[in-house]
Amino acid sequence: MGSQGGRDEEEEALPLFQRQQAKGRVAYRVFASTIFVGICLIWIHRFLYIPIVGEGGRWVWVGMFMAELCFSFFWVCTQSLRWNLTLLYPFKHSLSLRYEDKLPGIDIFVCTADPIIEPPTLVINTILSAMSYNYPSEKLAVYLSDDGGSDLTFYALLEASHFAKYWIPFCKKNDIEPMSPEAYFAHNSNVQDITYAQEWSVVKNLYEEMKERIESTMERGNISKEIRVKHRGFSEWNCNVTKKDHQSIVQIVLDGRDETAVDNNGYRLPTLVYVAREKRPQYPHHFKAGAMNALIRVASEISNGPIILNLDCDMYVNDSDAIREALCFFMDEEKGHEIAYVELVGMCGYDSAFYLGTGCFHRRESLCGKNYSEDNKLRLDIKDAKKNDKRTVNELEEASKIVASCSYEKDTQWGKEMGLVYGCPVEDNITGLKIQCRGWKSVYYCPNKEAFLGVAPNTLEVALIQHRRWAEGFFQIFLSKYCPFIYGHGKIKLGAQMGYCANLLWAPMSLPTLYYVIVPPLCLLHGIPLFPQASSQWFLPYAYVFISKNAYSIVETWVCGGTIKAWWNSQRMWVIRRTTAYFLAFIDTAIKQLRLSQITFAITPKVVTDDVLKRYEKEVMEFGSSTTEVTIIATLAMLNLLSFVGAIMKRIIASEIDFNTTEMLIPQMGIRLKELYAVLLLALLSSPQAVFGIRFVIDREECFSHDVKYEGDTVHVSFVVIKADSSWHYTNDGVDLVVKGPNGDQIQDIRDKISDKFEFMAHQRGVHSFCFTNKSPYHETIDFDVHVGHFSYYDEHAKDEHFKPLLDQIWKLEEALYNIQFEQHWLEAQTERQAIVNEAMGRRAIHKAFYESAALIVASILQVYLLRRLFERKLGMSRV
Ligand SMILES: O=c1ccn([C@@H]2O[C@H](COP(=O)(O)OP(=O)(O)O[C@H]3O[C@H](CO)[C@@H](O)[C@H](O)[C@H]3O)[C@@H](O)[C@H]2O)c(=O)[nH]1
Ligand SMILES: [Mn+2]
Repeated sequence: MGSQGGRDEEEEALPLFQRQQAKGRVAYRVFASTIFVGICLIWIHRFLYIPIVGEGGRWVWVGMFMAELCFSFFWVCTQSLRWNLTLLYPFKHSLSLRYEDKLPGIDIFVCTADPIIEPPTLVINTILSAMSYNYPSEKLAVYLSDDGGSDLTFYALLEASHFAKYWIPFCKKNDIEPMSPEAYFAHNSNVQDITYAQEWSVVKNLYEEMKERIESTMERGNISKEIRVKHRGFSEWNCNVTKKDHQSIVQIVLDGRDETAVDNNGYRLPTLVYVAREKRPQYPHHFKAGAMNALIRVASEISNGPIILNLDCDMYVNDSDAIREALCFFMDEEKGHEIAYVELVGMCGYDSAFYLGTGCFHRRESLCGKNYSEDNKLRLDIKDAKKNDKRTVNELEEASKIVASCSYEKDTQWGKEMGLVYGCPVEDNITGLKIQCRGWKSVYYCPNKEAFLGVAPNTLEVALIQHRRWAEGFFQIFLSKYCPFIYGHGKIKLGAQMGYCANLLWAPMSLPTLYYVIVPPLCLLHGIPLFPQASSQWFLPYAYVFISKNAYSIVETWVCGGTIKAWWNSQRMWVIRRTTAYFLAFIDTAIKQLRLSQITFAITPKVVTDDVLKRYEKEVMEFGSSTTEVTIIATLAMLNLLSFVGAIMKRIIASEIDFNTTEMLIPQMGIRLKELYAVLLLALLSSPQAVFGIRFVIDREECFSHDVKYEGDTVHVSFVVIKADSSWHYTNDGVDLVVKGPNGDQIQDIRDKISDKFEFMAHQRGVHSFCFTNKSPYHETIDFDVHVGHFSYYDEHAKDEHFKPLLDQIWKLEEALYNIQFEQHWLEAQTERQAIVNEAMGRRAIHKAFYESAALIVASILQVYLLRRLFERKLGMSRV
């Protein structure tokens, strides 16, 4: 007995969770510092090398400098998330040992807003998963807030309350995870274990039948008489209940206090409550924040659990122990009393986690606006708060209806200092910030197994809409009095303030990003240098920052279990989001801010309309705005592609020896930069003489001469007879061509051809002659081309063993390129001949324009199609 007591005492002394610095923190700090040095060098380079007044590209350069300053500031902000990485380890066994019979009550809030957009089957899956936690059922209370005020949702909840009697014991007995029946049966279609195979199929059938009933009711669109009479709750829908105009409806579907409310195994059931807060057109309802605040008050009447978990209806519980793990933080004797909320995703540092709206455990008192204070070391209210409540279900419902009414919040602090904050599209983030600034701490805990899973947007459109709303809300916060640098100054750590800003600045960061994706390609096309040459030492910081930052993010993705492809996709999404959703959010916010400054402080109706549209006319809205977004993406992609191709073509054709602008392509190749630079420069220097092309009219005979400067050069020749004198008199007569060398020796003799193309090697340097003879009675127009391929550097320095193989390759490449160019000219001439034969000149011009634009459109469509395909791929159930 004695030793037992001793062990208990020892156990008592251990904390419920442990905090540990992430491994490699020092290494990361060193690494991040080197990047910072690189960034500083880039600034210095930008500053020292600003083109002087009058020189081209001065303002473009200054713009690059500004964009890079923004990126740098943002990068510094994001460092706060990694600089101080701390990992948390909860000890749920210690929690059981110490507190199993004194566990606090947990209130779980599930929000839904519309039975069409958020189908009742989805909602009840969330509800059922929340009811099946590995936690004493009589201490769980699940509340459904139905902002749609729909009897269809209420009906589904009733069905769920019956099915729960089978589902909960099935989950608990067999350790079923995830606890959403839909997700579970979807992923476990074939059960091997014979012991529970029978039970499995019974439960599955019950689920399918229930789903079928709910879905057929949904199709009918109303509740049949037979169903109506089964529950008194339906009487609430007797009078005129519409989504935006109805009294408060509170129905306790399962009463956890009732000892006769048991599941199929005779165990108590959790409390289950349906809440539709009162809605009247003349009262703003404040969306989810309003719903949450009504729930906080209703729950305080019924179960009053000291811990609140909020789940959106598009999520479900994946880890049945998540409540226990969260409680380890709240109930730790040493530190627990400081913690306001526990977020189950993300990384920790600076005692601060962002409240992300869903999947977050809150301490009721901090959510209700209570300040943290060291001296009233509030422990969790461990005794059952509602044990002595002898009110009947009816009385509880009536009391709840009063606190869920529209007028209840009038002249109170709800939405300001109490509950979730009103007036911001990201109510969660700002609420979290306010709680932290009242002195509370918050933690991120990222369990190995995801605590919740959900339906994340699985199309580009929806993802961009969501990010646009977030980015707009974030930027609003940044511009308001709640800007973390001001509001949080002296209240939360600087690292936490910076961490907040890494999110809040999404929208404005779209501007430097757009600058960076638009201006450099244009400069590349126009040959304006923006980056140092690879041979310059200034090139190093650019290359280092670029390579090391990307390498790090690949490693980070990999460590977190992602693939290279996932990383690559996230990079693409990053650009897409920043140039579309965030940019549009920036514009939206700017417009709103300007209006706000005139109308004083009020929620502009625009906010309401916007959100109402988003929620209720989702399809239409999404299609409309996504088109804008896809157009932006396609335009940017085309701009980049065309500039890139254009610049390369220009360089090859014009053989300009201006190497600066191609520099920016090199880091991507990332190998032997200096060498590559030298070799490419050689390639450009060693361009052959320009193509000699001429179009002439021939009567009888016409001769040309061309000087070949080096022995052994290859001479390329082509000609096409474009047209006879009169287009109505078209003949198939060809021409003769005789080529002679400097000594008069015949090199080529071509007879009666309308077009030809050949090459020969000059055995002697000197003037070669090309003589055409026209034997037809008409004048003919001939397109004639000659070019000589020669590589001067190759001759002189061919001994340089190091370059030789590379030069060989380049020579071949050049040759191929010239052949293509040559071919093109020839083809053009051919086409022209054909065109003249068939059509009048005007028609042809139209056709040409038509083909050109068709090609452009096809390219754009392809681009859009590829982008869409990438995102339309169903991601299925993944983290929200
Ligand atoms: O008038 C409303 C509008 C929405 N909701 C609910 O709010 C939740 C979130 O809406 P959703 O459309 O899923 O938005 P998300 O972008 O996925 O939500 C994220 O971002 C929101 C802030 O923009 C947070 O409120 C959410 O908790 C967070 O999950 C859903 O359960 C809705 O049913 C209401 O209860 N009433
Ligand atoms: Mn959602």
